[in-house]
Amino acid sequence: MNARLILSVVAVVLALALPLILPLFQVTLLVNILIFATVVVGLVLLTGIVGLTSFGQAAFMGAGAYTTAVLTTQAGWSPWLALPAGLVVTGLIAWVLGLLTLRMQGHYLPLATIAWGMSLYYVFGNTPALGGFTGLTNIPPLSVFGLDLTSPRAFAYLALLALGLTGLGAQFLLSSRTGRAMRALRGGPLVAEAFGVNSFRLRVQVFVLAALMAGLAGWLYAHSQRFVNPTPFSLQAGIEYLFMAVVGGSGFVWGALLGSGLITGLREWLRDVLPGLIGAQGNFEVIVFGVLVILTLQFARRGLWPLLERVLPQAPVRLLPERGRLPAREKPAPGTPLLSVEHAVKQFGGLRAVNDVSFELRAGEILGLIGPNGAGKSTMFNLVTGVNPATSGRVSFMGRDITRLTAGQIHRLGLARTFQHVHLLPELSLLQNAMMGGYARGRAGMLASLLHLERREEAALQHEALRQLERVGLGELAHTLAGNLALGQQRVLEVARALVADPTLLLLDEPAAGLRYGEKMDLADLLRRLRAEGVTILLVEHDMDLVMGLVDRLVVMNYGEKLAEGSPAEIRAHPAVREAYLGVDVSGEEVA
Ligand SMILES: Nc1ncnc2c1ncn2[C@@H]1O[C@H](COP(=O)(O)OP(=O)(O)OP(=O)(O)O)[C@@H](O)[C@H]1O
Repeated sequence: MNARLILSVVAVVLALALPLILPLFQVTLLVNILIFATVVVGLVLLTGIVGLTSFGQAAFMGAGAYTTAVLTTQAGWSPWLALPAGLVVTGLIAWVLGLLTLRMQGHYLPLATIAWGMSLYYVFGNTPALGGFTGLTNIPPLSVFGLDLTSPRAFAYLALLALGLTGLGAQFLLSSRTGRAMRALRGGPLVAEAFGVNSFRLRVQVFVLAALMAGLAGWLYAHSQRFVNPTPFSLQAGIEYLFMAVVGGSGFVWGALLGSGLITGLREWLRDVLPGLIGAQGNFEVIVFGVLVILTLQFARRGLWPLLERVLPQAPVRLLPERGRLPAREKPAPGTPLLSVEHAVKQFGGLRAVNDVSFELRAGEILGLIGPNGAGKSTMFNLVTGVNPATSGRVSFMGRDITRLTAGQIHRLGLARTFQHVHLLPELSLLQNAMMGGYARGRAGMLASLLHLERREEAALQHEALRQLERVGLGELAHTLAGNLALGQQRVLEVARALVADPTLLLLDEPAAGLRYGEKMDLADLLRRLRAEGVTILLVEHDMDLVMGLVDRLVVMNYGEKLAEGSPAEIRAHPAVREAYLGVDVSGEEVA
């Protein structure tokens, strides 16, 4: 048994003992902490992991609470039947709101969550059937095997179970293929989609999941209080849940419990002491919360849980036993035409960034796409990878027209890429980063991940990622955090991540940018080795040192047009190319 596991067992035993040993008043507080933490676990997934800030989680909690309140008091339903009904209602509201708002970027989405958070609050308060602002009373207690959970001590066990299952499910999810995709979404959809993730669908799924967790908390809240009114589901409550997430550590599942415990406990204590200190009645605790959040953001930006993690023993890293490999792609024979660009044009307003460019790439070769700054290389890269579709012309891959396909669809056909500006998940290990590359080779969805039923596939992904890390020379560092790597190694890690996708074609976007001479030479060696192993590579590069000694053929672009095409020797001798490089001889010497 490792120390972390022992500690977890001790924590669980302590949690189970607390409802019995604490005074009754504190048990009631504990129940609230557990219920609020269940809402915050959803916020951790939504805001901390995926990066979607929501002020509206309290409103979803209200949807769950009011559904059970209405069904149990007015329709005579059993609370246990009202729970799935409440989850369906909450899930449907979230799904519709998600479809309407989750395409928004930047600050528009948080604004939208404020808008519907307020709307739902007023729906609760202004609907006579929901009791208006007075609310609904006489909600029946929950009963288990004929035993009424009227005492907070008994209820605490149910709240513990709900939070335990929610937290465990969230942890399982985060250690899965879907969880890695969620983390990749944080920086925007570019990386996730490049590896085949449908980013909008995943955002909607996480949004609904977080709402369901709030709906479950609402059901518990309604039956613990035995009455509901709109106040606990207001925008202010939604903001307090965000405070809890931020203070506890919005990127950490158990930070939800820490944040909920601190804010809820502090609120009770401050409500007792502040009026006495200040000599007046009022919600002074909210001012203290504001200061607390500002201090947290200033001194512990990732919240308090990571500070705790530093002193806690870490779980040992262990690989799952491999029970079968991921399906592999059949590769075309060397020399087969793989990628063909025909008369591609990309127009940005009045500017033709790519103007009637055609070239072909065959299996087994390294083709370099070079050109001075602003020549249109990145734009061409985006046309091929589906990030930006061509205005006219045609791009085909393995005989299929991919001109109008999305980045994810093109990736699934066998094209994997790296990024000009490294896009890794620094807080994850090299192994987990590399596993992201295999997203499209897996199938397990969100439900299987929540229930931990995808371990066989996860094991296959782990071992494939390890093989690719070893292939590029990073095997020894597999369990190091990616954020600790030097830039050269980070670029190599991106190559490994792309290789985990088992690509037919590897596209590298300026892989030598920012590297030292030695790192560039190592990278060139690696790419030569990969070519010898049959990997086809399209290299968009600026750096002549790297390109000339490495590629089989070159396409040179200038001002959006194709200037020349040929072997490195032919390109070196090409007068127009020499001129385009502004007096710098492409052999590396200064032109007299
Ligand atoms: N989204 C865009 N909107 C408008 N103009 C753009 C856009 N993207 C690129 N351009 C313009 O298209 C031209 C080609 O740019 P591109 O980034 O493709 O060149 P590049 O060869 O990759 O240059 P570099 O080596 O500096 O990255 C430039 O003039 C650039 O300003």
